[in-house]
Amino acid sequence: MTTSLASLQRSSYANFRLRLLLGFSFLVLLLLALMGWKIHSDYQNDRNTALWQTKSFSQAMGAHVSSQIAVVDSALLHATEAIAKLGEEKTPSAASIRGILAPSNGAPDDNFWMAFIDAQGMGVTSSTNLPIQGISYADRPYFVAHLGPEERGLFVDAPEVGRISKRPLFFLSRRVMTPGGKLIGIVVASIDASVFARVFRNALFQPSLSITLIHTDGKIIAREPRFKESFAAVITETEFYRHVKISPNGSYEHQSLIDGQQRIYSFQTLDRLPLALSVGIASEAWTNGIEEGLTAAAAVFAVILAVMVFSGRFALHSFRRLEESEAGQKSLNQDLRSLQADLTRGEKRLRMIADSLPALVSYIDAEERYVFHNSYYRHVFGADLPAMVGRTMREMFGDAMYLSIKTEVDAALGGKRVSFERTMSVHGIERHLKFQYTPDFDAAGKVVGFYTMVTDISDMKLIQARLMEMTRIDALTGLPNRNQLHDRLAEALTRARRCGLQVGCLYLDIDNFKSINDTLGHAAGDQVLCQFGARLQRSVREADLVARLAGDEFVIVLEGIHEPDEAMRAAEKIVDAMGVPFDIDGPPRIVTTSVGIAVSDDGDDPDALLRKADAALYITKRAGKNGFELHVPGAVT
Ligand SMILES: Nc1nc2c(ncn2[C@@H]2O[C@H](COP(=O)(O)OP(=O)(O)OP(=O)(O)O)[C@@H](O)[C@H]2O)c(=O)[nH]1
Repeated sequence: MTTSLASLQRSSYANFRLRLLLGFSFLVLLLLALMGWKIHSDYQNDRNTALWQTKSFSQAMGAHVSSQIAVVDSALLHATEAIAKLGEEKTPSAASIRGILAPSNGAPDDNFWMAFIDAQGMGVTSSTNLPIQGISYADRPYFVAHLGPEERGLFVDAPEVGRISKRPLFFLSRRVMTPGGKLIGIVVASIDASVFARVFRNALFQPSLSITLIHTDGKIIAREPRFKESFAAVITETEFYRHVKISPNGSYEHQSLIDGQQRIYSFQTLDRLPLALSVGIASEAWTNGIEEGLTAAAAVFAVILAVMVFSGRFALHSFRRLEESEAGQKSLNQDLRSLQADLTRGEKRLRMIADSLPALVSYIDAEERYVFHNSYYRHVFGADLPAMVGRTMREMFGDAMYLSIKTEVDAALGGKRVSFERTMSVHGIERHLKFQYTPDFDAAGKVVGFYTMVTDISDMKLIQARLMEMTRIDALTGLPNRNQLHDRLAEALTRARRCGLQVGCLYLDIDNFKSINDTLGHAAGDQVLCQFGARLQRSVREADLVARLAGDEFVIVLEGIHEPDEAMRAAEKIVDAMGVPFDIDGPPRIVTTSVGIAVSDDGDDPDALLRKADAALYITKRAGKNGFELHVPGAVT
């Protein structure tokens, strides 16, 4: 039973723990899913924002570059048209071309400068003081590109370091033709790429940004940051280049070959130009918020997890304590039920025992009210007895009876064990009752009531009296025995002294009684003894006492005699009474007796008087029996 209870508790605890674990796991998963969704959504938002920023930024930068190129191209167009006009009549002079390339009314632009190269590829003049005259540029792409039969318009060349200026340059060129279609030469504009780089640098509103302008042939024109390192770098192996080759604009994520940073890029090719521009923003810049969010979420998650673990442990602990307490309570209830059952059984047993006792058993509280009583009360006092429980002893049995036992009740309530006897009238019959009161103490030693047991000892008293009587009667003859003789002789002596009279004591012994026994048998001897006693009683007055001392010895007490003669006359009468044969089994038999007589003196006690009578008997026997002698004081016996 205990084992199954324990296993039930264990399984209940394990179930609770499992459910708690499942619940917490579900919550954790839900929390993780929510956090994942939030992070993903933040990531997407931030990524989209970054993309939008780079796209907008690349459009703005592209517009700027296009406008710069347009400015340079417009200067080129102006120069080619002007030189072409000069060439309508004759070969234009270097001075006149220089006047076109570097007009006196316009300050030379440091961002780009122009040069004129003749149809053979020889430098003629420039807008600056660079000594290009006589230098061959015939191998330069920006020259070679215009040698074909078709008009190419604006040619944009790949970047390279200027041969003379040593500056990072890229070139725009247009050819100059005579109206008749003959090539006069080309005008080339050298643009300092650092001009773009400067603009880019100023536009970088945060360090993680990068702006790159490339030539679609695969070289970097300008890039910030790291303009110098990256200028004219070949990028044909980069993502940027691959994307540019596929699409005029777009986005991609890539690790930069220049500075090694992971970025998200937006790019676009510039309208009708072999140029493309990309703006990148480092991933760490736009994922910062996400990382912070992630850190915050991780912290919140850790706190929630800690709270869950703590509360889970607390819940488990509380559950276990609750279970233990419930189990304890169950066991306590069980014990209590078992105790109650024991108590009920005990009470029932006690009630049965108490009811089966032939005695009045009750419990009375300190206010003398009956708390418990057995059924014997109804047996003794009858079915009419009113309900006792709750009533006082006085109410139940009246003032007279209560007052007769009040001293003992007080003693019991005072903590004493009391035992006493009373004779009371029950249903008009005198009954002898024995009361026993046993006080009941509480834990503090205070008397809270007492147990009573009242036994009807009337019968016992009767038996006692009879027994008492039996000890004073001779069983064979029915005459008083030695005990009674002794008491009654003492009483007689007392009375005699009071009345100034004397007590006569006759001590008798059957003559030759042994021979009766021996010849006729013991039963006949008994018959003789009985008839002898009866004959003695008939021979004396009713007030006189005839007693059998032992064997064949008898004593007669004569009360109220005035002189010894009275005793002697009684003795004589007795001796004479023996003259009639005894009627016993067998032939009738003459039985004689010897008598010793003593008369009391004032100082005599029973023993003394008996001794004197016995002494006189002795004399009678010696004298021949069948007679009597009076004890004479001082006589030799
Ligand atoms: N049948 C019978 N015999 C008894 C009883 N008590 C005593 N005796 C006998 O009585 C006899 C008494 O004898 P004694 O008084 O000593 O002698 P005795 O024969 O009477 O002789 P004397 O007294 O000298 O005459 C004994 O033999 C006893 O055994 C009794 O209750 N019944």
